[in-house]
Amino acid sequence: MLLGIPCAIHPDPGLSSSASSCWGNMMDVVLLHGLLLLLPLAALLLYRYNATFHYFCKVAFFNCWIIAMATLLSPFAALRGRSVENMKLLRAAILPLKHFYGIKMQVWGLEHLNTEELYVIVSNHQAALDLMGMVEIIPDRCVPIAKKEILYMGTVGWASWLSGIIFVDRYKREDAINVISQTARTMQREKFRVWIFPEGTRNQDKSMLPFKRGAFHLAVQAQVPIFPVVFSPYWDFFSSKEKKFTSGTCTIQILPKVETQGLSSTDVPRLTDTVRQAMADAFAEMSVSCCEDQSAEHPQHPHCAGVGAGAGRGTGSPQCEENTTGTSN
Ligand SMILES: CCCCCCCCCCCCCC(=O)SCCNC(=O)CCNC(=O)[C@H](O)C(C)(C)COP(=O)(O)OP(=O)(O)OC[C@H]1O[C@@H](n2cnc3c(N)ncnc32)[C@H](O)[C@@H]1OP(=O)(O)O
Ligand SMILES: CCCCCCCC/C=C\CCCCCCCC(=O)OC[C@@H](O)COP(=O)(O)O
Repeated sequence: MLLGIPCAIHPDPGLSSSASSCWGNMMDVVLLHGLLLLLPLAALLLYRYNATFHYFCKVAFFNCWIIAMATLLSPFAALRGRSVENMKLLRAAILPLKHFYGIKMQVWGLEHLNTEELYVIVSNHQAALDLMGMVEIIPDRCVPIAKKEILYMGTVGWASWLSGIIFVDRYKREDAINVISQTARTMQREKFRVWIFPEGTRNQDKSMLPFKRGAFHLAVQAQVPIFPVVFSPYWDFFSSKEKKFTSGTCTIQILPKVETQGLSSTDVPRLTDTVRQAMADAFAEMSVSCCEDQSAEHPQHPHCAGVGAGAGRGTGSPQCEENTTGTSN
């Protein structure tokens, strides 16, 4: 008997039709088992030797991880209700991802964020992988502003809402502006910080997109400083266009704060340009060193070696932390 199929092992040429169909069944089962064994093997080989398959597997794992963690954490977050404190859960859930992907995180200038005051963080936005960088440095009581579509992503939406993430409808300017103005009032009252991607969408080009003004209006309305944060380009390890996803190093540079005290809405365009320029300069500088690092046998970033000081970087020596094992704050 094979898997419950009563059948002779060796077919006899003179067997009846029911016996030969039994033999056929057995062959089907053997073939099925063979296929079941071959499929994972083929997948393994594809994963190892086909960059595109490798890319899709890694992206799928990323999404599955986020969905699984959101599903797991939502009930715990719900116990507390909608609260910025729930961001700690999301942060803890995303922190281990860098280990799975072999992504090293280097953080410079973390000391800038070690202040009791409220502020707005603005950063460039290359891919969903930014979440891995965000959780390295996101301070306590800080919520991102996200596109409304995330709210409808099932448990990911619930987890985000429960963590106090603020949603804007990018296609309804008036509504988005209202949400930001309201955020300016509540961030003072409820004492939280805000993280905004002023490019407004993901961008993997060699330069940053023009900045939207919401983040800067927010900082001016709330009269809080802005901390520009720059993620180094992912080119050497991630590209959605080229379907590339390998291990690599991501450097996160926190630039000194930009004050907004006394500024009004008429100053917003200039403030936006100043911050964007500082970030673009830092990004350009990091792009060069990112390529140098790639070719170096023992990569050491110029800033870690104490060389170079680009635009927007200010007082104090840049803090250089290499972080692959734990959190940086
Ligand atoms: C484990 C579980 C994990 C869960 C996963 C969690 C996921 C977490 C996800 C986190 C990551 C998620 C990442 C993401 O989802 S990124 C995508 C969503 N984020 C954003 O879009 C943020 C950036 N966008 C903006 O700031 C835009 O400005 C908005 C959306 C507000 C409007 O866009 P729009 O394109 O329409 O505007 P514009 O900037 O060209 O400006 C147009 C005009 O409006 C004026 N104006 C603008 N704002 C204000 C204001 N507040 N008060 C007064 N005026 C204001 C402005 O001065 C200008 O006028 P003028 O100056 O030309 O005269
Ligand atoms: C019941 C519905 C179930 C739907 C399930 C949806 C599954 C969603 C899968 C994985 C969730 C991963 C979400 C991570 C969000 C990362 C944030 C991000 O990078 O958003 C992109 C946004 O900044 C800019 O968007 P665009 O570049 O303008 O586009």
